[in-house]
Amino acid sequence: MASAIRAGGSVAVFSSEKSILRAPVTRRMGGARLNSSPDKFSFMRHGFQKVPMSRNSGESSFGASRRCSRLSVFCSSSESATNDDKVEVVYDPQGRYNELLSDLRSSGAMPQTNITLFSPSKINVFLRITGKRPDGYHDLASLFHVISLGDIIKFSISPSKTKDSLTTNVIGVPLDEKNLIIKALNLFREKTGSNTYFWIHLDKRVPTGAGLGGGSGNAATALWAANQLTGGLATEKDLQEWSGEIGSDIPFFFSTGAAYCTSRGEVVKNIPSPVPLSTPMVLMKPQEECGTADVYQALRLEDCSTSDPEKLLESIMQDGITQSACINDLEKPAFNVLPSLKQFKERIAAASRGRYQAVFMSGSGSTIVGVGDSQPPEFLYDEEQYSSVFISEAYFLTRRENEWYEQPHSEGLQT
Ligand SMILES: C[C@](O)(CO)[C@H](O)COP(=O)(O)OP(=O)(O)OC[C@H]1O[C@@H](n2ccc(N)nc2=O)[C@H](O)[C@@H]1O
Ligand SMILES: Nc1ncnc2c1ncn2[C@@H]1O[C@H](COP(=O)(O)OP(=O)(O)OP(=O)(O)O)[C@@H](O)[C@H]1O
Repeated sequence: MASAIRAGGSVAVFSSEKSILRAPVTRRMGGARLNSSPDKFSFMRHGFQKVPMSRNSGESSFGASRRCSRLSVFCSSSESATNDDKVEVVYDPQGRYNELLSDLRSSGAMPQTNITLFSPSKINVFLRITGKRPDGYHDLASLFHVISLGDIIKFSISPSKTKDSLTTNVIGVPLDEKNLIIKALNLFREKTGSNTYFWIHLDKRVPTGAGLGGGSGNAATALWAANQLTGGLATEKDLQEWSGEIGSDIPFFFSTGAAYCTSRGEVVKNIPSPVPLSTPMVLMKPQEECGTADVYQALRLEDCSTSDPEKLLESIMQDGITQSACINDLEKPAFNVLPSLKQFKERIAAASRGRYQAVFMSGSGSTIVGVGDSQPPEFLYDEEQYSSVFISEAYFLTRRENEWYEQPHSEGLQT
């Protein structure tokens, strides 16, 4: 059980793990005398707001908040050394600890050494491929939207001056320089001259090879974290520009959540979210993955749609998400790479007519998205062959400028 004591000009917060924080407080107080008789104390309850340090013992207002977070014990004894004597007994140690930590960080007295961030994924509401470029990449025009399915990543500053250390909860994700998180941290050091290395734990929830940009979201989150933990060496714009060097989907995550992206994906234009954020959707991904490079390689430009992407955007901004606007030019090549995916999508669309506003593949697959309902069609539960399908409900997500994406309260349902 953690507790905090404010005494002798410093604040100490203790936990079962040892003393975890000690730092000067702005107003000096006399030593606390815990052995005085109880009638010489007055007990004051306070709400979550900061408690003013009354110079006159017992004069503080009696804040009758039901959300009581701590109990202050004021020493009113004439035996006490000064009239400032005060011991603070904390009922909400974690909340109090966070409050003290935040005060110390903002005062610059204690640099931040770790950060835990939500690393979201994305869907492409439509994805038009408009040409092949001399550098081998393809030009695209796509409405990207961040969604609520995401990983959790903890970053801590490591004492090492030579390497980052990455751990994860899943098998199969590379832990070396092939991992986009390590690539992002190397890029950050190269661009800023920083020599800070990190311990990283990746709690993976977004399936890989899903067309949900899970790895790209991780890379963007790593750049954000490295910048936070090194005191803000770069601007958000810098991070966005640099990130395009290690992946086409990464710059999008520095948008505010909804963007119209062009070129190979790295030209990002923020747009207001075209649909209510609470619009439900369900993500359904068969066990088989689609390799992005393989799908692009299988693409035939002559098979692509001729719809003007700006018109698709306009239509979605006006009328919301409709089946006819959700065109993905990578569906055909993905179905060639993974023939079972075509049947999977067609069965979902047929079984749930009327339930979803639109059913489409995200990115290069293999996730099929149903927008308009958070439930998958029943056959995915009933039939043995679909027992390993990843199913998750999701919502659209945005972020405020200068803040990273926050983990939504409603967690995805996974099988
Ligand atoms: C399918 C999408 O997810 C849609 O958002 C993206 O276009 C893929 O972006 P990404 O995974 O960040 O892809 P990158 O890591 O940059 O590239 C992987 C491979 O995909 C192909 N690629 C990617 C993006 C692009 N605009 N044209 C391409 O042809 C290239 O062969 C490249 O070698
Ligand atoms: N941090 C990471 N998380 C997951 N996979 C990673 C990561 N870094 C590198 N990879 C590699 O990238 C591959 C693709 O993973 P990712 O989750 O980005 O797929 P995706 O959803 O198809 O991405 P995209 O939509 O950008 O094409 C994985 O198979 C894995 O080998």
